[in-house]
Amino acid sequence: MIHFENVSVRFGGTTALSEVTLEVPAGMLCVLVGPSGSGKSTLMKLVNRLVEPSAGRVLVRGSDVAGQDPARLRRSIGYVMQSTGLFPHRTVAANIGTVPRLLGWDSSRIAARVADLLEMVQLDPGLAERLPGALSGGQAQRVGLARALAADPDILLMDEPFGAVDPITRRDLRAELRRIHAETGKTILLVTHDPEEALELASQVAVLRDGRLVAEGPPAALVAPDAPDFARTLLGGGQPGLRRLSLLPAEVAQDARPAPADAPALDEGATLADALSRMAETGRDVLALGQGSLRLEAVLARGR
Ligand SMILES: Nc1ncnc2c1ncn2[C@@H]1O[C@H](COP(=O)(O)OP(=O)(O)OP(=O)(O)O)[C@@H](O)[C@H]1O
Repeated sequence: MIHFENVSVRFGGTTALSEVTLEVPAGMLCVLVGPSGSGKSTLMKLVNRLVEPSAGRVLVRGSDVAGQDPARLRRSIGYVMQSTGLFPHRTVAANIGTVPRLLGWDSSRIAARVADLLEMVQLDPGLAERLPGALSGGQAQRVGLARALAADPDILLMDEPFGAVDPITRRDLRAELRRIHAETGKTILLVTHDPEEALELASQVAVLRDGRLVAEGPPAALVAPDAPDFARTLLGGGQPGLRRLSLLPAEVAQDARPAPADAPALDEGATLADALSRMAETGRDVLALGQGSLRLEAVLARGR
């Protein structure tokens, strides 16, 4: 869906990106993570031509963006910024309706879409006529997300979308984004410098360092012992083994043998880290999991 082919970007004497090649397949939630100045935002802005490559090509939906009209390209791609970028003198409803209006939708279609989107991002319909200045940070981010989704783009770019909100709101917004991604199947490219956020949200993680792509793959693979050191240290947060267990569903280590009748049961949807925690709490090394069991040695084997 998005293909960076050997892309380099130079700004005067600064090299922001060096020979990055990355394929983001349709339906992925690809998180770009890396230290400040590593080139994450620059890589994202190549997709909607806010930045042009100095070398290499960027293909979106199979065609080189260099040959595409920037305005039309941008209308076809949702964009969520850290600062929200909401128009301060326009109501929430008018902000959300920006792209549909540019596309010439009639007012009743826009109004219906705004109502649907407020529901999708779980905002009270009563907020529609407010100005952005009268919203909380979390509400403003939800409006920003609704605006980006308005014309139902198949690609969404999100640059540090949850950077400016408190930790609890951040957690809620992440959960919302996961739900929306699962429901809509959109291809999402999201920038963060928060490794925990990267692991929690991503189906694909791309790790940047000094303008180079140093690792790419599914979250659990990038905290595995054979992952490149830089990625494992950055994403592992000092506990790569536990982080890995927290990314794997308990079922991957399920044993067909039944558990003893008095074994504590593990809830559906639990991860291997949840299982380890339950074992530590109860002092038991076998848990009941569905019709079978989960054994400590099988859990530990998956952390490696
Ligand atoms: N428009 C620009 N002009 C000049 N240099 C730029 C420009 N945009 C980015 N850079 C430089 O390119 C490098 C990469 O910047 P970029 O914003 O992509 O990094 P980042 O990983 O997104 O950082 P952060 O997490 O701090 O936002 C930095 O050295 C930055 O100073």
